[in-house]
Amino acid sequence: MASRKPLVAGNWKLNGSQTLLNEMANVLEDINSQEVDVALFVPALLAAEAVKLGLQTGVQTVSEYEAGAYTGETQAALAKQLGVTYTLVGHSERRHVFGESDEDVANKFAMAQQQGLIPVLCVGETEQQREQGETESVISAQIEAVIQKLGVAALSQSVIAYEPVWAIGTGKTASPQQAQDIHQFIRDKIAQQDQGLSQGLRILYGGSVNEKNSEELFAQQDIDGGLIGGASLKTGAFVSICESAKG
Ligand SMILES: O=C[C@H](O)COP(=O)(O)O
Repeated sequence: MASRKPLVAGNWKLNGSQTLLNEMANVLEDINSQEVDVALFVPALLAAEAVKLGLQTGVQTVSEYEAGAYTGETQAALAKQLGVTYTLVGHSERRHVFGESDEDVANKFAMAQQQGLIPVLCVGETEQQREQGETESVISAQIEAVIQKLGVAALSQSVIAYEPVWAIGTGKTASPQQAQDIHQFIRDKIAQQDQGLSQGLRILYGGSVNEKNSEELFAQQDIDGGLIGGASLKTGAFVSICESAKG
């Protein structure tokens, strides 16, 4: 895993509760260490409470707008004020269910950084795109949209999460080698523009990660932790996954 510190991030999506948050805070109390960062991307309504409980906290999306008449949006500046550290941008459910384009995602990435949040840029191909041999071009375009807008240096204050859409919530995990191949592709692509930045960039894998497959995935050279959906709602499974990212 080179010298990059792994990050294991739970994405609760539209799930979880105050009770689960309290339980999770208890079991995660001693996990964050020199060896692994652990963060929870909770529903925005739980973010302030998660921060109070001492958790490294993320929100699941932010508005691309700074402020104004945008009913229902999550404001990056307010998240930062509450003590939130990260936000996801471009999660596949935002792209495919809510129709966010690469340009929308780049705008959200920019707003997150402008307000002092660390964006976790999610990229990944659909099953059809993989079958048609488009995996690399799709991921390139998703990353390039951010680079075109902000320059490659912006990636140094970010995290990338590779999540093949066909592996999300399906139980169909990418094999460690399949995942490693794409992580290496992403790192090499960024290295063409900034070698040092690419070596320090954390690239997470997401898609049906569980306590049984996490160790082998995280052992891959270019996989620096995971973005965990379903398994982050179970305290025992999530703790095991976090432990498996350590050294
Ligand atoms: O953000 C997390 C991913 O969408 C993965 O979800 P999953 O672990 O339930 O497949």
